Amino acid sequence: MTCSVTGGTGLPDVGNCGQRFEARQGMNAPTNTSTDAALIRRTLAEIAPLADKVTSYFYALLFIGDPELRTLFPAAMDAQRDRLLKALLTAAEHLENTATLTEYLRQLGRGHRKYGTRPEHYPAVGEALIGALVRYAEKTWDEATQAAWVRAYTTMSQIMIDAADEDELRQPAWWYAEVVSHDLRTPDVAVVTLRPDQPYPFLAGQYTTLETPWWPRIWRHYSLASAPRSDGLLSLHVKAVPAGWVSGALVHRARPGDTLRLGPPAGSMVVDHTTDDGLLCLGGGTGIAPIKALVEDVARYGERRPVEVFYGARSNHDLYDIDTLLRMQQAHSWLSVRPVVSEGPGRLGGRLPEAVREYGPWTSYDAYVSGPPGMIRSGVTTLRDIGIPSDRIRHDSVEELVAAND
Ligand SMILES: NC(=O)C1=CN([C@@H]2O[C@H](COP(=O)(O)OP(=O)(O)OC[C@H]3O[C@@H](n4cnc5c(N)ncnc54)[C@H](O)[C@@H]3O)[C@@H](O)[C@H]2O)C=CC1
Repeated sequence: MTCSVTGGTGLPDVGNCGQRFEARQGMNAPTNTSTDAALIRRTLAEIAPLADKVTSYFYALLFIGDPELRTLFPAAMDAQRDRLLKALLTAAEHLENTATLTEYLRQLGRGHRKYGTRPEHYPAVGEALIGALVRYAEKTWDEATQAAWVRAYTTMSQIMIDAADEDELRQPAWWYAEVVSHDLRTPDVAVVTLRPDQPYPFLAGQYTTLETPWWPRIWRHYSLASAPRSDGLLSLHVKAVPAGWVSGALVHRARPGDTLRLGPPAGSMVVDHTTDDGLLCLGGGTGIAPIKALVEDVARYGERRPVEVFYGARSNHDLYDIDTLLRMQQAHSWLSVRPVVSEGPGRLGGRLPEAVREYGPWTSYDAYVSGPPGMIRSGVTTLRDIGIPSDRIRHDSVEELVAAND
């Protein structure tokens, strides 16, 4: 397939390919999802080795096509510039997994409200997406492939638009939150307590998205470190990582009185209160934050389910929240807390997942894993190995964590 090329920019004008996106078009067009999915996978396979080029070209098309959209993105795009395209490609890859895809897109749509995304922006994104694919999937691109992508994008964007519309009736696009306390626990870990300007509805174990005044439009994920509290305060555990703009500012610059912005809560690492199975929790480093929230949640429900927490850190010194957890253990007979230190002497040595193997059996437990991406990956592998089925292992998306890790 050939597309006309606009004179000035040298970029293909996908509008002349006969496929312009209208926000609400195409929903009722006849589709064959598995044929579309096969065509889409073929495109993805072709562009995979060219990801960087596709990304740069996609954003060039987007911002040239609609310069107003540039203001919705951070001034410096390096850190997160490929997140939008990546999310769209991930979604397209899972076209056949309807329930998971719909939930993913609904969350994406809700989450985009805080960026100021409006329904009329979606066609421009769709055109840039197709424009980038036309150029870099040239070997496999044909009319059927283009029609499949247009159908997929139209359906996906409509799910996002509908979810954002529904969310608008329920809650604000963002919350302002004032820093009310800032407690530096180690030279690079701070516990930050926030007071949102309106009630912030979330479940223990979920995370928030946060923007600081120092890095406008750069949003990062942080797990909430407590179950919902009667005074409405929220707390976060933040580790300043090397070259981490947002985490560095939160640990070294934020002070009581500063105002941050929060996006809506998200994440499915929450307690299933319909069972009384035990909880096996692995929290590595600041990954202990949501685990603490889960323990508080179980305590609040007055349940007597066994909760076994393995709290991993590099050294004893890095176990910055161990006192809180040991106090909780003293207060609750159903709770057991085991610190695992990977460097130097500790009660349990080695890496977190291996330490869990020494105990058990865990086959009747639901598992919760939170921490660095490498720990989550090896934790999930170990837990499956020792007989916990995948659908009973909960953790946040490793891709999101990798993207958020600064
Ligand atoms: N919901 C979540 O999953 C949350 C994740 N985090 C993430 O947790 C991380 C915390 O970082 P740090 O405190 O520097 O952790 P860290 O690097 O000090 O590691 C903490 C623990 O994880 C273990 N570990 C690290 N890499 C491992 C691997 N590849 N395999 C097995 N075990 C491994 C260590 O042995 C240690 O016990 C950050 O990446 C942050 O984004 C933080 C809060 C919530």
